[in-house]
Amino acid sequence: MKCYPVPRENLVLSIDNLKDDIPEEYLSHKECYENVIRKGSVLYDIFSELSKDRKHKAHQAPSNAYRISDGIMQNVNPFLLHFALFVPAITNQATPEQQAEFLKHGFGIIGTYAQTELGHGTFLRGLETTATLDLETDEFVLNSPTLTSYKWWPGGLGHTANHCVVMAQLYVKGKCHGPHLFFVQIRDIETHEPLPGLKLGEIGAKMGFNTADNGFLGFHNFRIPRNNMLMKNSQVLKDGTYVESKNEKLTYGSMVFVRVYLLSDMAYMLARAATISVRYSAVRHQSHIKPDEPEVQILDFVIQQHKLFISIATSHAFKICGLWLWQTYSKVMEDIGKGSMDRLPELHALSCCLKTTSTRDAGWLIEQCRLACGGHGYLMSSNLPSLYTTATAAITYEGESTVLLLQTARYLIKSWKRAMEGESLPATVSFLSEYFNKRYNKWENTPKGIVDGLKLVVAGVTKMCAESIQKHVSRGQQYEEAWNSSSVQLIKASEAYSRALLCEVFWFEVDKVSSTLSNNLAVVLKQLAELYITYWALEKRGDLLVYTTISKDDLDKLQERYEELLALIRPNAVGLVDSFDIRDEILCSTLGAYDGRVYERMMEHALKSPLNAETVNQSFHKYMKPVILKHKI
Ligand SMILES: CCCCC/C=C\C/C=C\C/C=C\C/C=C\CCCC(=O)SCCNC(=O)CCNC(=O)[C@H](O)C(C)(C)COP(=O)(O)OP(=O)(O)OC[C@H]1O[C@@H](n2cnc3c(N)ncnc32)[C@H](O)[C@@H]1OP(=O)(O)O
Ligand SMILES: Cc1cc2nc3c(=O)[nH]c(=O)nc-3n(C[C@H](O)[C@H](O)[C@H](O)COP(=O)(O)OP(=O)(O)OC[C@H]3O[C@@H](n4cnc5c(N)ncnc54)[C@H](O)[C@@H]3O)c2cc1C
Repeated sequence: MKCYPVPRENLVLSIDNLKDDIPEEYLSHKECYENVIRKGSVLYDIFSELSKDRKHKAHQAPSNAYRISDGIMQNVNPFLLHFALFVPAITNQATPEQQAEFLKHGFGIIGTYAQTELGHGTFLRGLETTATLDLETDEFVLNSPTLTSYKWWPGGLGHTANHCVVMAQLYVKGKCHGPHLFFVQIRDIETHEPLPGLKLGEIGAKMGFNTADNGFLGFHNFRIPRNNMLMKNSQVLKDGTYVESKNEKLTYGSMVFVRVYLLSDMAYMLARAATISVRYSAVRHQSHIKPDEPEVQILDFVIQQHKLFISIATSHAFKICGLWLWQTYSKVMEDIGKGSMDRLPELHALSCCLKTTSTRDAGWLIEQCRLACGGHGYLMSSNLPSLYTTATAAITYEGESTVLLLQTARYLIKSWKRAMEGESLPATVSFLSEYFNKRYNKWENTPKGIVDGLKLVVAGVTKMCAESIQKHVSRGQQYEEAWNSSSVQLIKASEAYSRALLCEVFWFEVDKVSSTLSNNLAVVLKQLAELYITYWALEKRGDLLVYTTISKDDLDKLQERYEELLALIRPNAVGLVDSFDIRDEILCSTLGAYDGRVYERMMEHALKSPLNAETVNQSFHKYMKPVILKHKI
């Protein structure tokens, strides 16, 4: 076995045929895909070797290990779904024997997670793909009965994967048992040809993610062994007996894994955007502050600091909360392994709202970083446009944001009702029980005071939702209708909950570790945490005025403190993004390179445009010249 020296970054980045002669943005859709498969296969080979001595762990904590691919495949790695969902679905949903069987080829197979269909993405109970047990042959027969039942969107499905985990409606003896997962080979390992009975292809160009190879898949009487249903949670026995799962939602467990993961993922996306835009803002001189002095670094404009420092702070907030959420996830998975499902609803609710807030915030903050770089931020060579289109896809995939926030709202309303009945609540929602006692507490202009205030907003809005639902029901609506009528407020309750969680976890985790840090580091981290909390207190001042005793004077003082924090962070701003320690080869940005040679890099990159290969493009002679000459007076 070849032994690769570590660290992986040096190894990977030293491989010549992983570099592009022509920037990706100048390749065709097809060339882009072929190029990314070329590079991805080299990486796949390296990681396969490196991972040989490591068993597939059911759940790997968020790490930056797979981040090297972001530099090599600036768009998206078509093998990502293999690691992000295919393997976790098998390790999370298959029996140990099935895992041994399905994963025996290790990296010899490439998989994806095929759940979404042309007609259904959110409403999983409405999925149309069927898996019908054939008792005689001990097989399942997979079918796509309608066009809308075609699997549509799974990453890597078009041309990359040769296996997938398929979510299909399970039918046994004429009875439907709802969505279940199945291990399915879709291409021949040797020839890569689609297997008979399948229709496979790629879904076409997208706003971004164009190397993810999102595909479609239709089944026509496609047979798989009965044992290919992932049977850790529910089983179908040889005689057709269906054994129910202890909780049917365990089937949805792989989605929870990725939602939890995405918080850390967004921390990293934001770290890259912040590094690019802050470094550029330190290099770019434009305009004056004092008329009689030279043009200033645009980073000296306080409004530029206001645009950018929140991204530095948010990246840390997501990283710290991502680790906190990962610990919760690991604990709940451990409990489930011991047969206790008690905390699954709480984990689902937390992962839904935190995935939504982190992906939405990453989207608009990356866009804010781009806009803060002026025209040069609009260049593909800045890498900010690609970061934006990649990050914003996550607002939709793995659970569309509106839908997930409504799931969290379900949990908040249930928790509110339990609180009103005097029941004890999990720590993450116990503040709901204290609402009436704390509603009129004197406002404190401290990070803890703000966190308490944001929690009062959550409780107040949740109370308002519960009352709204009750009002609609009393006017004759069914509960589900009343829920729909109140959904604007329900979304607000979940958003407020997510923000309060992020502020609380960020502040208290930083506060907890600060005594273990060097004084300077503790001071700067606390400044970032306080900036984050104060920023959101000011953004949510309306809600705080309604649900807490905060005064105009308190808000004025918060605004003053916020501007003080910007000034305190300014001297460390470049150091803070340098500490994200993202190498140029992974940052892939003419504006954000460590050496600050922005203009030289921009020109070097521009000259790589195929259009600059000649001084006069052939279109002049073919098209323009005849018209110019014809109309020449
Ligand atoms: C080298 C290692 C690398 C590892 C890298 C890892 C990650 C990398 C990071 C980022 C990149 C990752 C991936 C790459 C890019 C793209 C991947 C995208 C993949 C996909 O895009 S993949 C498809 C995702 N597609 C969805 O996300 C569908 C959303 N739609 C649903 O999720 C459901 O459809 C729902 C919930 C809307 C309605 O479902 P429903 O109608 O059946 O339920 P309903 O509302 O009626 O009831 C609700 C009751 O179910 C409980 N409940 C529901 N869901 C639960 C769950 N998950 N867990 C536990 N409990 C759950 C509730 O708590 C409640 O409980 P209660 O009743 O007690 O309130
Ligand atoms: C880049 C990308 C990669 C993807 N990769 C994969 C993959 O690898 N595997 C896979 O299986 N899927 C994948 N998906 C699909 C993704 O999971 C779905 O797009 C997502 O779940 C949303 O479903 P939908 O697109 O059908 O939208 P719909 O469910 O049709 O929702 C459309 C809109 O309707 C509204 N809506 C829907 N339901 C409700 C409700 N109950 N209450 C209120 N409003 C509602 C929402 O506003 C929503 O935005 C990917 C998608 C993208 C964009």
